[in-house]
Amino acid sequence: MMEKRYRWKSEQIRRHVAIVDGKQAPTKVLLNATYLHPYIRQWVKGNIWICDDRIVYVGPNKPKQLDSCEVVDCSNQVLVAGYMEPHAHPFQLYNPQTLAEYAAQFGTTTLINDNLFLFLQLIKKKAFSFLVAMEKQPVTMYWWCRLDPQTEMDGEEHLFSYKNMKGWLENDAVLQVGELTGWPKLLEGDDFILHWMQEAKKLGKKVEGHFPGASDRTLTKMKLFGADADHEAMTGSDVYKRLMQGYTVSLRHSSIRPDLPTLLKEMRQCGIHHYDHCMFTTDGSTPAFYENGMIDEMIRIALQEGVSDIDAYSMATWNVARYYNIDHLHGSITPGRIAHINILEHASNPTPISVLASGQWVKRDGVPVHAFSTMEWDVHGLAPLSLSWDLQMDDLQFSMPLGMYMENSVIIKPYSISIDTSSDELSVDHDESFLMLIDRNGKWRVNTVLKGFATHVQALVSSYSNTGDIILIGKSKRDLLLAFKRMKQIGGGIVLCEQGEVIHEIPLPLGGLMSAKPMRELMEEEKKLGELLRERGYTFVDPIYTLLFLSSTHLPYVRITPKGIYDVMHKTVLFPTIMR
Ligand SMILES: Nc1ncnc2[nH]cnc12
Repeated sequence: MMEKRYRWKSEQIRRHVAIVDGKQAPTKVLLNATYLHPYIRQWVKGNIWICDDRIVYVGPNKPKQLDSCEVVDCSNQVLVAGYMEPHAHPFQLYNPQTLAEYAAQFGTTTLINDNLFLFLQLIKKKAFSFLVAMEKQPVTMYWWCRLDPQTEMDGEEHLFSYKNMKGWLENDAVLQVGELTGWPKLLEGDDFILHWMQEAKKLGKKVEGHFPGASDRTLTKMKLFGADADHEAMTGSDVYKRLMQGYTVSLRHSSIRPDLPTLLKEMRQCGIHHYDHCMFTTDGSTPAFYENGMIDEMIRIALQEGVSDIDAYSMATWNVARYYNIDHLHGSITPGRIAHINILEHASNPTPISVLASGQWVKRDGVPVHAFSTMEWDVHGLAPLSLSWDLQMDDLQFSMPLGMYMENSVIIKPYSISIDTSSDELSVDHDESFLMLIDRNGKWRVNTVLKGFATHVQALVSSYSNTGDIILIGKSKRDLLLAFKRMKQIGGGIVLCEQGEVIHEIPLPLGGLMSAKPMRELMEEEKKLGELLRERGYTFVDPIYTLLFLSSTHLPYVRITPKGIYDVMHKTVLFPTIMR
């Protein structure tokens, strides 16, 4: 059943109209504002009246009634609509709430989010109760619905059942089918995917691709199937190709692909000087990447790269709202919109000095204002991990001919193992480590060797993974047992052990996948983990993404999945899981 909900009730709308008629007072008025008007692409002057969470009037007039109305003089400031992140993965150690709270400090007050973790870990009812709880926060959280789990797992048909998919897609907070990593199956004739793309269209929702390196022909075919946008352009010519085929393009700047400066330079070389069908995304970067901001940082880069201020701000606001058909609520400072407004000292500095989210201050004159309510995680089914089983020395057997070789943080190739894996400890003279993925319910395991991860990591155990199963990487079986024990004790997390001691841990008490700590604290924990791993021979960019993508089959070439070691190109399980 499609939920029928209205953002504003009839009596609220009547009140909004009465305010314009001078019969009632607004709750806030921003006077003498210079603000960006995307309909005429100009900076204009006006007074902005707000009633609770809605902009009710923008123009030359001042309200007649000002009883208990907060009046703010914005004479020397510049106002823009709240920034929008069109493609967030709100679970990269942070959780949707901590990410949203932090993003709001930098003026990003609307996020369109991946449902992957909620979808894989929670029953639909719990996930939806969480979505409703997030709606009560001052930021706006929309979602996208996956059509595949980007890994190989048992019970996929059950999870992606007709009832589940219909429920998700018809949910009002879901704006699109997102990150279509399973498109090769679609090309091969999978009508399940096509059906749900068609349904999305029928419901007026979008379909977002995941098309890295796609040829013109593939892009055309995906357009015919119904794809609307893609965020995988890695060069200016990729952007050009997509625009030429009528795609909306999210320009990405993320922890594993910090591409924006290059993309903008190369777009210019390709003759692109028009940005109406472009938007910005940070694509679920890991916490520390957000140290200096979020979408505001992307606007800053665009300005530095010579993009006009109107285009740079529009890519962060109006273009996103238009693309998702939510421009009646977002993306401009005009009547009827949700009062997400950023107050800037100057158009050249996109990090706001003050932020209104749904008409509430979340930042005022540079100081954070506490406006978010506490989330009751247990109620939504995101309790600490409680494993009823133990890891045994017997599980740590790695007599496997085929290993996985890391080319970078996320690309992994197969290789033949030639080292002796029967000993309890591998030598630090090489970069091969024991690797195991073990079922969070303790039923199965997959053991192999990971080459290229590090030379000196004795034991890294993580309940953070694509599927929520447990990853073990390291040289020492004794330390792996200890790290596992500690991870279990703290209810899930990432634990690093060495010489019989825990040297670092990141507790992830929300289902073993997400931290409950505020972003700033989490960034410190993540940075420390990165430093310790680098000191021990990890040479790539992002260890958190290494963990996440070890089992993600949207990337080449081999993956360790709940079905076994998987050859992505040939779509075959090379070595199946072992039952325990
Ligand atoms: N496909 C993906 N799944 C989860 N997180 C991501 N971050 C970037 N791409 C992602």
